[in-house]
Amino acid sequence: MRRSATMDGGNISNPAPLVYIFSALYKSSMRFLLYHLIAAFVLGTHACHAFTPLQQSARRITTLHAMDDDTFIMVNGLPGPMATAAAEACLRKGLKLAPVAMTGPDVEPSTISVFDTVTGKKQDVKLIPSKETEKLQASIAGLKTSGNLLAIDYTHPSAVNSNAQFYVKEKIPFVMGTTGGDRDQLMKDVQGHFCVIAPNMGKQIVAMQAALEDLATKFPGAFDGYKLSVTESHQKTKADTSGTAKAVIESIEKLASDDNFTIEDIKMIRDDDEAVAFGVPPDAIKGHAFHTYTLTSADGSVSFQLQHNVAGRTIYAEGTADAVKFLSKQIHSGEPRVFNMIDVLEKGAME
Ligand SMILES: NC(=O)C1=CN([C@@H]2O[C@H](COP(=O)(O)OP(=O)(O)OC[C@H]3O[C@@H](n4cnc5c(N)ncnc54)[C@H](OP(=O)(O)O)[C@@H]3O)[C@@H](O)[C@H]2O)C=CC1
Ligand SMILES: O=C(O)C1=N[C@H](C(=O)O)C[C@H](O)C1
Repeated sequence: MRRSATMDGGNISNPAPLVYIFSALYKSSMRFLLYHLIAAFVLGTHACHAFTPLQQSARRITTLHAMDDDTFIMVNGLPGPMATAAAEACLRKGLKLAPVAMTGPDVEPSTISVFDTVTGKKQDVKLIPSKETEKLQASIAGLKTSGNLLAIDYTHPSAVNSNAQFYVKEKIPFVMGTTGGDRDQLMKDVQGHFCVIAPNMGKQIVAMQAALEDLATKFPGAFDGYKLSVTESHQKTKADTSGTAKAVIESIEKLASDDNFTIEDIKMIRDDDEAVAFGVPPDAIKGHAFHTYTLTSADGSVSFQLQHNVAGRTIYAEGTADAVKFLSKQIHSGEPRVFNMIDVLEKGAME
């Protein structure tokens, strides 16, 4: 199915609610249940209005260090929903889009308009199928010589490795948000190249991932013996298992080595009715990422749950534009290297 640049993109009227809850359930011999909330940070609710934070973000850019006038961002994966949301966020945050982008291998070449409703900014982008390598090279040659060209990749798991190889070959710094592919090969291929690679660009989710890593470093094996179960729900067009879930599980496994758990044990929901039963708001069916991780003690008397539930795509799009700005600064001042989003967050580069 072909999509227009505005369909299913960043302007879903829902906000990006994120609930980050740790809870502990203790069962006493008197059959009384005592729910002990260890920590609950309610970071967003379904009652918020999407445009308020977006308008704030657009206003904030006026006070931020602007990027070079001759820096262009090539957003690959247009007119897909995540690439569209990221391109709109770039416009909102004062970045300039390259007038060309790589699209699906079988898409007819065409030109689309990216439009940010908050700032009213618009950019036409010519889409070139990824298999037309020479045409792509010719179309970016001018941009590379007249200034800086950076890429954002929100394409398809099957394109992760070949696209990364293309960026390295063409010496294009890039932010890779696309999940899946051969991740070990990806990391080998991009060593010594300026890039940010992460399965999740949402600031608060990245902070949660950093906190889990810290917890695992401070208290390794604190949950040993506990059994892990994971359920994630996404829009039914999603091609792969959640990359975020895979990354979060890596951290959880440092806290609770459940040898029996494999990535295949992640329960994936890709069915609309099941998603609603899992708590997804009906108006977020076409763009959501709900995750629940449960750790249960061997005798079943204690359980912990961690959730991060996102409706829409704005949270990732905003983080992606922040990552591009971060990378652009690194190019001017740092050594080429591979960053993740925790690096970006730790450097204070996420608004
Ligand atoms: N890091 C993060 O924070 C986030 C990551 N993601 C990830 O981003 C990726 C994209 O998500 P989403 O937009 O929902 O996916 P979709 O599959 O809905 O859209 C992907 C788009 O990329 C196009 N495409 C396919 N292959 C290529 C290629 N080789 N080169 C350029 N474009 C290509 C597709 O074209 P066609 O339709 O013709 O195949 C389509 O337009 C997924 O891997 C997802 O997991 C998503 C949200 C947040
Ligand atoms: O495909 C999506 O939508 C998302 N993909 C990323 C992932 O696989 O982790 C991030 C988020 O879950 C949304």
